[in-house]
Amino acid sequence: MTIPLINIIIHRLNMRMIDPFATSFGTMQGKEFYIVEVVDTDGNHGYGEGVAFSIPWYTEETIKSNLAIIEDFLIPILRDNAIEHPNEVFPLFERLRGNNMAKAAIEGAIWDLYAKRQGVPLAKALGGKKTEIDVGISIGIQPSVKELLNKIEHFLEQGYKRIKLKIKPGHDVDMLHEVRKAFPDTPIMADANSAYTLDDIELLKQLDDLNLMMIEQPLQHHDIIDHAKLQKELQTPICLDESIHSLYDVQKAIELGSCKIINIKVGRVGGLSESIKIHDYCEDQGIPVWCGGMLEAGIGRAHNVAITTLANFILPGDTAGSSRYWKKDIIKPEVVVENGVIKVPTAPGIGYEVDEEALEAFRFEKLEFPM
Ligand SMILES: O=C(O)CCC(=O)C1=CC=C[C@@H](O)[C@@H]1C(=O)O
Ligand SMILES: [Mg+2]
Repeated sequence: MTIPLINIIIHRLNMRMIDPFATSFGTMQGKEFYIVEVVDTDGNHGYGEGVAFSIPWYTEETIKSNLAIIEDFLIPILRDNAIEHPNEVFPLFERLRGNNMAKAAIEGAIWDLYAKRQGVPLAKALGGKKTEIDVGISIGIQPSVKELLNKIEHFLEQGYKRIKLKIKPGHDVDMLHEVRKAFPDTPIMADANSAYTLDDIELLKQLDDLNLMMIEQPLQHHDIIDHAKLQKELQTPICLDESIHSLYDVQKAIELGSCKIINIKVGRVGGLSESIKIHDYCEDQGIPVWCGGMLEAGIGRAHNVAITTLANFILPGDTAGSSRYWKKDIIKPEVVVENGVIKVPTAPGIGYEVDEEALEAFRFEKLEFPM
């Protein structure tokens, strides 16, 4: 049966973060983003979260580029094509190159709506079986090692199952040795956000002494060739983040031996359907995956929780609790982490209610697109 879309609403929001988040490419103090709400003729509402940043420093997409693509191309495609299942959305969008985060925001809202229409949790609609998921936390670059050690301690006390640390030239091997000394048994990984080149190979080899779970995206943001050369020289598994935009990229990276682990970010790969395909392919190839984060508010977090219930999301992801970044989130209840796990909600769709009051409080613009 066709999903009878009647309206698409875009809520543009601005939320302040509790703590700034610093990486090798820049520092975020707050987050502007958008929520896509799709409404059907039966009065059901599905929600997706746009994960593009306002500056194109992680990928080339931005909030404004997303909004233009959604309005000019994606919504007209949905007006022209009836959809019965959310798996049909990405193929319809595929004739447009790139812009995966814009596509994923719309597709995610349609997945939520579909699951609600079926009366099943989104996790189940995606094929997930876990009832709770293990989570880790990503810690930005801190002003001093002392502050970093305190932060790690604080998050370990909250139960997080692995710590991801941001590295960049000048803030890598020595810092990681200090952390390892203070936390000899903690699962730790490092994320470079493409801050190195193959010229740094001798330095990167020193990471092998640190017993890291993995090093994430050490080299150029589109590369899989140099990563393959580096992986041959390293014992530490390489995990690809920025280089992966599609199942095709994953297939080529695995074929070349560019990595041993894949970070799936739903927005980066164009949505939940493509995420499932990547998950399934990696499972067949014996490559573990985990779910990356984009400092999401509650709706994006809920989507990440749902996809992480698939079996090959073996490693703890970056989906921390709502309180990691937000004093108040836009969902009820908020995402809560206890003993390093999030309980997967059982209500239909994303399983969390949108907090209309909070949504309105953070909203600075509302755009409506009748279908
Ligand atoms: O969602 C989070 O908690 C943060 C995840 C995180 O580490 C990142 C989000 C977005 C861009 C990068 O800075 C970084 C990453 O590369 O994974
Ligand atoms: Mg990363």
